[in-house]
Amino acid sequence: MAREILTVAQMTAADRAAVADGTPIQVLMERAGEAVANAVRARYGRQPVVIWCGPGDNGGDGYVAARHLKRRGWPVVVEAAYSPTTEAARWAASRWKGEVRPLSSRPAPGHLYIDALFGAGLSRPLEAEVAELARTARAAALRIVAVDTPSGVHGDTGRAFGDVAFHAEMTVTFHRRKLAHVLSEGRGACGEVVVADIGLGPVGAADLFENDPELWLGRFPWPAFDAHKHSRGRLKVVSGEAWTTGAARLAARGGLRLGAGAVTVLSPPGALAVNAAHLEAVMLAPFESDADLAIAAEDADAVIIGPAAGVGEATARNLQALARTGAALIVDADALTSFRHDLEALFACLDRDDVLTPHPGEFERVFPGLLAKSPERITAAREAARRAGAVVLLKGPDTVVAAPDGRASVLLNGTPWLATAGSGDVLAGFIGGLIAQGMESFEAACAGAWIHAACGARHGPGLIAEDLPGLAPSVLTELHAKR
Ligand SMILES: NC(=O)C1=CN([C@@H]2O[C@H](COP(=O)(O)OP(=O)(O)OC[C@H]3O[C@@H](n4cnc5c(N)ncnc54)[C@H](O)[C@@H]3O)[C@@H](O)[C@H]2O)[C@H](O)CC1
Ligand SMILES: [K+]
Repeated sequence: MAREILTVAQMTAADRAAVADGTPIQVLMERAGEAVANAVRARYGRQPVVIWCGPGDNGGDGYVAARHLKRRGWPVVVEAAYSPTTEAARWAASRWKGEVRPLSSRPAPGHLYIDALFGAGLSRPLEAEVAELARTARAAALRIVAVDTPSGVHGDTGRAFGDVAFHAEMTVTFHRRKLAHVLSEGRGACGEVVVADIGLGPVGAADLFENDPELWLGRFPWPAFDAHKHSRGRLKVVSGEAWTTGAARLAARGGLRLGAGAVTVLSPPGALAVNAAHLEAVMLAPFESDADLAIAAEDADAVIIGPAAGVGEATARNLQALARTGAALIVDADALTSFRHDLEALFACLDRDDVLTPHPGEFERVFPGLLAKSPERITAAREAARRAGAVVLLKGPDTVVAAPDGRASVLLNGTPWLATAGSGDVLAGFIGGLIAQGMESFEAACAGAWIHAACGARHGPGLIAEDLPGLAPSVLTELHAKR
């Protein structure tokens, strides 16, 4: 089952439900604190530890962790920034028999620090003394393990609540990741995220998921034993003019590698010879006008338009013509930009089978101001999918996929090696190749993004877009073994 990503409110509701079901908060706190101690022991050798404890239950977790580390012979000191204000935190503090001293403004380097100051209950910017400590800790690059979230980080956005937040090299959270643990800014503050099970029940209705094979592998379009190329779908890709044909071929090759039965580049007459010189299994067909394009795409299951298609009226008309066919559209790059002066015309072409794959700049052109006014990218992508009535994949280190029905996923395996020209063309091809085989568009976009990142990570340094399609078989082989 795919793992949900929770908001702070959903998490609070989950632990309230557990308490209402008869599990005392102290039991949850004991499990949480022990999980922190275990994660620390699993990652670090025994060494002096200072645990910063806040006023709430986050601090309570800190007192519990202190007790479990001390019991294993670790030298532990608690620095209490505030006295405990919750019943559970007072209970945890009362069971800590070791040293408690005030927060030191000059933390000794060389120690390991556990940040149990604030977690889900952070409700305002860090106050002076703690903010100062956060700045000192950042400047000294102290080694910090954060409890639940690095203090100062807003659990639902990953951004600092005020102008400073702690940065950790490991964050131990409970039950499920929250948005702060998956959005790129929050991931930068959290370091390695460890998710500890503290015995909470299954999550209720949730519609935000970690993008990993659990989410879509069950419906991956593996070929039946009697498959033939036409049963594996027809993908078509619109080529640019003679000097800009590579993007379409990268997409076409990506779609072929992901299993589309027949892939065709649809090419303007002036680029036919250029394309023909580079194609083997990918087929080639000409089109001159948008009407020709609609005819050439008539039998397509999926059509990719955008990669180096050219920005302007012609591409806009081509997309409108394709919208009149029954094919699912993957709309990328130039095809998005071509509508920046008439967004309603773009949305009129789209339906829920279609997928937009903007990077943030293209997103801003098609959904002006939406990113800036949204608390984070997931909300922005969801609102975009609702407005467009189509699946929206918003690229980034934390690629978000959102469907018009509210489902959304965040990619956790993004890799910087993918930041190379043409990478997005291959991604469009991966997604188009899966949709051509009948995979539902939201899941195809999630799967395409995950496979694309897995290919990039597998290759690592020196990756160029041309390498990506050829890296897919080893990733697909592993997925096939897990199916
Ligand atoms: N969810 C679970 O199943 C469990 C969560 N645990 C831990 O509990 C915290 C949440 O605890 P809570 O008491 O709600 O909030 P905090 O401890 O984060 O602190 C809130 C506390 O601090 C005050 N406050 C908020 N912001 C500031 C600020 N900037 N400066 C000063 N004071 C601030 C606020 O008024 C409250 O009094 C969760 O993160 C987990 O770590 C359970 O222990 C285990 C189960
Ligand atoms: K914390």
